[in-house]
Amino acid sequence: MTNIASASRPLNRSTYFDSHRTDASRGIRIVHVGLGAFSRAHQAWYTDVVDEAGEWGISAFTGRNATAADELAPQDGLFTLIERSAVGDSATIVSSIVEAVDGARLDRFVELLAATPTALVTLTVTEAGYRLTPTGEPNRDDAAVNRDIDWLSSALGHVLPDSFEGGPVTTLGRLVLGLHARRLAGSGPLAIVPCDNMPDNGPFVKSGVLALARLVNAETATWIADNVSFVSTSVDRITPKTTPADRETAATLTGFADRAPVVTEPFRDWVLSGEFPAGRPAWEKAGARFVDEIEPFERRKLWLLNGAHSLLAYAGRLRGHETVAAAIGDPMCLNWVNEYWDAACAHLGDGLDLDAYRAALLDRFENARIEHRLAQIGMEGVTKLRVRAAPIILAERAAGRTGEAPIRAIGAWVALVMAGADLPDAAAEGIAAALASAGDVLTELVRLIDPQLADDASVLAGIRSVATESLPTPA
Ligand SMILES: NC(=O)c1ccc[n+]([C@@H]2O[C@H](COP(=O)([O-])OP(=O)(O)OC[C@H]3O[C@@H](n4cnc5c(N)ncnc54)[C@H](O)[C@@H]3O)[C@@H](O)[C@H]2O)c1
Ligand SMILES: O=P(O)(O)OC[C@@H](O)[C@@H](O)[C@H](O)[C@H](O)CO
Repeated sequence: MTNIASASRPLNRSTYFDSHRTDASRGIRIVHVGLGAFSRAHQAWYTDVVDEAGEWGISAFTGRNATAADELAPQDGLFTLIERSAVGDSATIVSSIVEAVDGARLDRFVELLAATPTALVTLTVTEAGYRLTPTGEPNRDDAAVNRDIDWLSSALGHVLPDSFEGGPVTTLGRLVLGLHARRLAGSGPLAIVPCDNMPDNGPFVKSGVLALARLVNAETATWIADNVSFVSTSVDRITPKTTPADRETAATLTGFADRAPVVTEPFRDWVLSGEFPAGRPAWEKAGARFVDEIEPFERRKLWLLNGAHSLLAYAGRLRGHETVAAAIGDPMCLNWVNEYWDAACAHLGDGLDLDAYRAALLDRFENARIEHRLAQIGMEGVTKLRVRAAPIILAERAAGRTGEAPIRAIGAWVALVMAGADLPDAAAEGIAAALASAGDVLTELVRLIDPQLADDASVLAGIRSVATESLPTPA
């Protein structure tokens, strides 16, 4: 294997474009927040493929810390995308990100949101990163949300503040600040495009942004309601966390030393619904679909792919597995996944080609060359199970059935939580309070996911039976 330090050239615009093609020097028209692996394998790739005229450069901001910007800035935003199929790897260098910026750089963020050419803000900050309640309100139990509300309430006026010192740290707080600046600059409408795995993500984020804006500046809230389009999306491309070995693979495939390559599967899908008042790249040329009614696609993906992922993340982990491919290779887990899919499919409606979708999903899960770790998928269980498992259980109960298959996912999560497994979660305080409850701990844990489930004695009995019969593995 190539040693990247000694045998590869540095990766940046001058080394890459000298040897490959002319740099289109794209102007920035897209601001992205949440510079993680997925956004690079998905939105950055789609934009790169279709932007032949070099009109749609991306300024990508990190979400929580500067690491991704520190890695990508010396590479001028370039990175290697390794497509990993069951039989081999291929690599492309993606150049649509023209600057990678620390999310704390509010000056740059505000400047770009206020700039007329900026037409889109795309987001991949994780489901929990929106810091919203299940009904789409800013979570006032979250200290960072309250801090941002205080700062924005005092800072947003008829002119922009002189300094952003102590300014917002949350994604929606930063967005409201940027949109306020855009209103003051008179730069016109734009679209916000959340690309996280949440149902109805456009209206959900709209509700959170508007609620936050109303708390801090009524005129900006009205301007947002009139000028900002919130697009709903269903996004799909399995993209695990990058490993040190992936850097070696990138160097071997391209000859460039890339500090931050991304590995992804060949499959990709993007369904979008909503208006783009300031234009957009022709993503459909790379296969994106623009639809009027997104819900069926969204639910199919969230319930079948993400639901099965969460089931494997907890029940598979209890069986001692570490990756999706290992878990789906276990006949017991495979059977649980099929039962889960049967339950979900009963509520997904017609015309979605569910048999073919399930077969393709199995192939994707079985791709053992994609090392998708169950520990990564298992993070943020409260928010994820709320949208991936709870709706199927409720639909099954309404149809007069027990909901045993999706109940298994929550039961396995409860077993792991009660065994003290390492499961990072933004709801950690709520989980700790539930574990310390003088009442029934299991009921309180389930209540965090969905109060309706905690009020159903049959569901609780099902979850209890899974949780107590499971043999928790060590954390
Ligand atoms: N990885 C995938 O296969 C995949 C596929 C489809 C959709 N997604 C969506 O993309 C999201 C990100 O996935 P990823 O693989 O890029 O993860 P990642 O860990 O590589 O990146 C996550 C990004 O979100 C930011 N972030 C995390 N928590 C945050 C918070 N509380 N506030 C603000 N920013 C925060 C991080 O700083 C980082 O920029 C997922 O949560 C999911 O909703 C991922
Ligand atoms: O990315 P998360 O953390 O929301 O969920 C983990 C996986 O289920 C998810 O990343 C899938 O791999 C992805 O949604 C496939 O498109």
